[in-house]
Amino acid sequence: MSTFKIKGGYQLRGELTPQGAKNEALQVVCAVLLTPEKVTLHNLPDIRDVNFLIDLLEELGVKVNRLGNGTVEFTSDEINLEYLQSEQFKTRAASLRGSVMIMGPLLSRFKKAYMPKPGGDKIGPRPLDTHFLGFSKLGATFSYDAKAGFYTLKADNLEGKYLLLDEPSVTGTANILMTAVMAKGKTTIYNAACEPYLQQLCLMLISMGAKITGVGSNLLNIEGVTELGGCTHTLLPDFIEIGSFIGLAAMTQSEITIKDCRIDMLGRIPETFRRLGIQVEIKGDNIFIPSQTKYEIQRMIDGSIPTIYDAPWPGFTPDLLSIILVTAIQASGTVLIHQKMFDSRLFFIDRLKDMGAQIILCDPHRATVIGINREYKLRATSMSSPDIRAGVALLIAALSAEGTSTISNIHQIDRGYQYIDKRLNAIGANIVRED
Ligand SMILES: CC(=O)N[C@H]1[C@@H](OP(=O)(O)OP(=O)(O)OC[C@H]2O[C@@H](n3ccc(=O)[nH]c3=O)[C@H](O)[C@@H]2O)O[C@H](CO)[C@@H](O)[C@@H]1O
Ligand SMILES: C=C(OP(=O)(O)O)C(=O)O
Repeated sequence: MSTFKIKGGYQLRGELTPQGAKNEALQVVCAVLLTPEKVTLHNLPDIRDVNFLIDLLEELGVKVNRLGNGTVEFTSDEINLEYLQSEQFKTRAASLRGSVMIMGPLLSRFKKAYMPKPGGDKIGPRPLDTHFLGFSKLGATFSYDAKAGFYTLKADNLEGKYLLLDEPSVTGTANILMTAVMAKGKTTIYNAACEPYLQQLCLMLISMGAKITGVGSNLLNIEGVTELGGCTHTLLPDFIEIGSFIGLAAMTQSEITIKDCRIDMLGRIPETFRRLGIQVEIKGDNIFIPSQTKYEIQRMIDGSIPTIYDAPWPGFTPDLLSIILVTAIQASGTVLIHQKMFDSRLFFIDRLKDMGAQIILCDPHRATVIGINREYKLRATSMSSPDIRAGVALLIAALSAEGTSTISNIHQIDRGYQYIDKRLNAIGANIVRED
């Protein structure tokens, strides 16, 4: 199992360019199944989850042409649906969350789909009910073999309907949208998720010939078409990585310029880091974080302790709460972090407490961070990465700590961050990967 050995305490200085967005990549790679024509994707991140998904598509019969530098061509003109019954498929699909989004395109184009229970971060229950309720409303029938943990979907006729989703699930909305684009007639999806990932998926589908209005809102209207064609699509920079770099810069007193951020798509992210007192300077499309000795958590207008919590977009993304939490450790002041969506995403804070952080876990969803205001540095320790974002939060803690820390299970970090050790070492970090 690979580990990172991190010698902490260095200030970093330089430029970082964010990778293409992981969660958008998982959506748009699945969308290539909607057409037999060629689809070219630019700015795909070279990360474990995305590469696993591309391998899965290749095994399914998709012709994949990796042109380098994040550009990949896909042609889905000879799909082997029998692969979906194989053990190889079950193992592959069960290794990541994003694989669930092949169901919508398969149903749409081939009228059937199969899926084992997907993998992804173990951060609490991750129900798929929104997906299946949506498929059913559009005319599909499904069965679930609880013993094998395997879903089977069939649909002779898919017909547009009015859908009010039980929750604005990100992957659920993507799946239902990709089913509806070729269903007969009009579909309305209300309470749709509207993260930039979905906005981008909508734009890609429109460029393939889909008829969608309401992009960017929680009310999508889709007029079904009979077929979709090829397209070229460029992914957004990964805003979770951008947020991670802001937190990293603040914790390590580093001066970092984050290049080409698509500021217009960052929602509340810059403002939420500013709430911790961090200077986040927007310079054109770059973000400049100056080296800051101190940063002070902004209280509420009445002087009370602020709460930072997650919510569906345009609320603050749950995927950055672990980063906000670790960044608050060296702030002055107190903040309550409330992770509303996931049941077990905060337990990694025990490791931060071992390092000297002042944090009280109030319950599985809430933690109070009492900033130590650089009175002392965190102590190095050995830890294991439980999920992608906690893994990077631990990496940030280790980079700010005195001494050499070890993080094992770093394939969790590799699922979502491209060559993170090399990129940070290039601006002054000291991270050694041991395989
Ligand atoms: C591959 C991918 O794209 N993964 C992302 C996607 O996962 P994913 O699409 O799996 O997450 P969902 O949006 O379905 O929901 C995540 C969790 O939040 C709960 N929930 C959701 C909406 C809501 O209003 N209230 C609520 O409590 C759900 O019950 C579920 O437990 O979206 C999550 C939420 O942004 C992100 O953390 C994941 O990184
Ligand atoms: C939770 C995440 O990923 P996944 O849904 O792929 O497990 C994430 O990207 O933070």
